[in-house]
Amino acid sequence: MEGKIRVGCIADDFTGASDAASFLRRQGMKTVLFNGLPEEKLPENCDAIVVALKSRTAPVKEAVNDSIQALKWMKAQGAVQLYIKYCSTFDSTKEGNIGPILDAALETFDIPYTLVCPSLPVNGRTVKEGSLFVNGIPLHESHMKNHPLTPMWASDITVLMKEQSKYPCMKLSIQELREGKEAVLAKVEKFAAEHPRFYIVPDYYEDAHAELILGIFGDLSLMTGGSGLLGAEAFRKKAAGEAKEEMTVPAEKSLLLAGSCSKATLEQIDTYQKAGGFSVHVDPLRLLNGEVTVDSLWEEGKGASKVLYYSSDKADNVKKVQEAGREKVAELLEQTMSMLAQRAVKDGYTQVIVAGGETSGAVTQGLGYQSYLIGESVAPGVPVMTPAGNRALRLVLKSGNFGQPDFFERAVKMTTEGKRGE
Ligand SMILES: Nc1ncnc2c1ncn2[C@@H]1O[C@H](COP(=O)(O)OP(=O)(O)OP(=O)(O)O)[C@@H](O)[C@H]1O
Ligand SMILES: O=C(O)[C@@H](O)C(=O)CO
Repeated sequence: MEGKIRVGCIADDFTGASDAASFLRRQGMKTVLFNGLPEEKLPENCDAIVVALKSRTAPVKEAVNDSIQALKWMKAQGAVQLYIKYCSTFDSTKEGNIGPILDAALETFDIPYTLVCPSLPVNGRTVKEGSLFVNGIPLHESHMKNHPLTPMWASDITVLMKEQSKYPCMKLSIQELREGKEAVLAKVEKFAAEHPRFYIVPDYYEDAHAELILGIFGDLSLMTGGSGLLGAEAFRKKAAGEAKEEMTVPAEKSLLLAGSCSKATLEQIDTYQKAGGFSVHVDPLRLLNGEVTVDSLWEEGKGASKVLYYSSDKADNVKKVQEAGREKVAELLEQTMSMLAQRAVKDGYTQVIVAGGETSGAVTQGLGYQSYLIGESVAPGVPVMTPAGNRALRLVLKSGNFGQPDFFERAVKMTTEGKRGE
């Protein structure tokens, strides 16, 4: 395969990017993650690049512009294959941003079709008969129906896409995929005769299904989805070497931040607290009325060698708090977490571990590092990362619903003692 960079991937938020990067790294590719469109030069011998955008909840036009600009930049760097990574729970609204970004990519690169494949079976996200399930529950009946920013209204991907995209979807069942490349491509051609641009939604509910999909569509110049395809065995053939960076540092102080209100994060906080971990509650109402501030929160946790700050709460409480203005509350909490992280790094903390995509985005923006080298994973899709600008720091950024119940403990251990988490 020609070209130096095997895969150029954009992701719609930071943890989505680190998720994709962790799987590329596990395929043996030296992977660098950029926070936003890079201004730096590409490091030597890098096999995969991932650009983290903030396009999941940005205004549609901005999200589309940022995505297309980043994809064009990757192509200009010689990326052989482009990948648009969105959330495995298809986080979007009826306006976008998944549909408009994919439509614009097809148009910009003049591509007739690509895959829409959010599956990530290792984390319980599966697609069957074109519908997305979270641990066996249809997406719109899962916790995602209560998501603070992108509450999901349907599970059928064609229905989800119909609202936000100009182009139709064609479903492919496992039986159809099993008919083999020739038969499948004949069906695709038939569909193409009536639709100049469209999407293919393949079923993918067991790990082995990735091989079927990649066997037929693995060389498309553009693919889109969660990170399930990136982690598949059939993707490994693209790897150029064996990346083996060690990502441990002598134990110093660890800062843990949780802004995610997902079921998994709530359980992880509970497990951490039950094991005696020290934590400080970041109460949005008290922050709003000025009873607590970043300064007072910092003072509360400062002395501890390991402290968890969390605002995470159950859906009913989140709804009540959001009466003060959803965006306003989200912004205030995200900025608070970001400022706590900045203080910690200044104060010599060597581990920063964050739960929640938007929260992680705010934290990384606040820390201001432009690129990260990707190391081993604490859990599937959650790698240890080292900023190019601060080799002593280890960051672990977790998408809301990822990770085992004892995730926080594992992340601290792995970044300080070098234990593998998976
Ligand atoms: N108690 C709370 N009340 C209202 N909003 C909250 C509360 N705690 C956190 N939030 C906000 O909810 C949002 C959670 O989004 P975030 O992306 O961080 O987590 P997530 O959606 O679970 O993760 P992911 O996007 O990776 O699935 C953030 O904007 C956060 O500030
Ligand atoms: O795909 C996922 O589930 C995650 O990488 C993510 O994007 C959640 O923010």
